[in-house]
Amino acid sequence: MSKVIDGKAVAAAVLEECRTEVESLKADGITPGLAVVLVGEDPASQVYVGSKVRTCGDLGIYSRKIELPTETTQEELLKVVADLNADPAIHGILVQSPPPKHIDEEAVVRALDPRKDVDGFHPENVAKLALEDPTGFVPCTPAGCMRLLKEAGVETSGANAVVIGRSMIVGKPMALLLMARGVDATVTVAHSRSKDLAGICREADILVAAVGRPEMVKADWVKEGAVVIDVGINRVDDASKKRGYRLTGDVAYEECAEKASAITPVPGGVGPMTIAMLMKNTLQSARQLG
Ligand SMILES: NC(=O)C1=CN([C@@H]2O[C@H](COP(=O)(O)OP(=O)(O)OC[C@H]3O[C@@H](n4cnc5c(N)ncnc54)[C@H](OP(=O)(O)O)[C@@H]3O)[C@@H](O)[C@H]2O)C=CC1
Ligand SMILES: Nc1nc(=O)c2c([nH]1)NC[C@@H]1CN(c3ccc(C(=O)N[C@@H](CCC(=O)O)C(=O)O)cc3)C=[N+]21
Repeated sequence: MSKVIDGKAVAAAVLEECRTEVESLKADGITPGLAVVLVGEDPASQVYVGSKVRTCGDLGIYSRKIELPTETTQEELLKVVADLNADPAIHGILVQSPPPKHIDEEAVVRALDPRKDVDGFHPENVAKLALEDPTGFVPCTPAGCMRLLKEAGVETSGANAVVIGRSMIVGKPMALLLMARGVDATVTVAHSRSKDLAGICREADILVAAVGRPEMVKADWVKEGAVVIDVGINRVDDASKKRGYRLTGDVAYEECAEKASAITPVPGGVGPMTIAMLMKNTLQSARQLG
């Protein structure tokens, strides 16, 4: 029997911590500010950007939504970033991923002031994560996964952790966080070239799926009593739904829940944590920049 790890509830608790910190910053004369830049019209991105801006409003964080047309040039986008870098009202800058194909995302990330890079994607923050330097920003999704493990009381020290996926946004930083001193898991990172993925996963005490393939992880990949964190957010066609699709994770939830000791649902698992950790990072930036 497994315990559902309620990401919505943990995210709400993180947001309450944020509310207190916003008040404390304001008492010190600092109003934290987040800029969210969206290039193009990807409908999923519009949903996420909307909920980030809404959450800022709820907490009293100043937010600026910058929506740019698909045909925006690299040069124009870099100018927007440079202006935000120089703007003292803005402590955090997020450029929603993925941008249109003609944009060089890596160049845009490098153009961010690393002190305002609340996604934690700039090379300076990647290095700080590897160095375990707490002045850097930890990418929001893996930071949210770590918080979920903590709240669920999961023992990480000496645990076998398997991360499926090696992206710079989720898989790789997740692996670094799990192997960090004080967390002390033994980490295996699997990806599309891994042999015997099912066998690798069966060794996991903690299994993190960040792939982007609906319900890829099956019950017979999960060790009895393992903790399963499902990062995947996949839209699958579903004519019975008003929107015409439903959200599903990378894990076949029902069957895996039978074997896991704890598991995150989709929606309501890692997704809400990503937004909550973004707020936390924005407040960290406001505190550091003053
Ligand atoms: N909940 C949240 O807040 C967030 C959710 N997501 C979701 O998480 C998922 C992963 O996102 P992201 O990391 O950005 O995705 P990427 O596409 O950047 O990375 C996917 C990773 O999965 C690996 N992979 C692909 N197919 C297989 C396979 N058949 N077997 C094993 N590994 C495979 C890839 O391997 P290789 O490197 O070899 O190509 C790659 O490392 C998506 O569903 C995304 O929507 C993402 C960000 C935030
Ligand atoms: N620069 C950048 N930073 C990001 O952090 C970033 C990004 N680009 N690009 C896309 C991914 C994805 N992502 C999610 C955020 C919230 C939910 C979320 O709130 N999900 C809800 C459901 C939302 C819905 O109904 O669609 C849930 O899982 O319960 C999901 C996914 C952030 N990302």
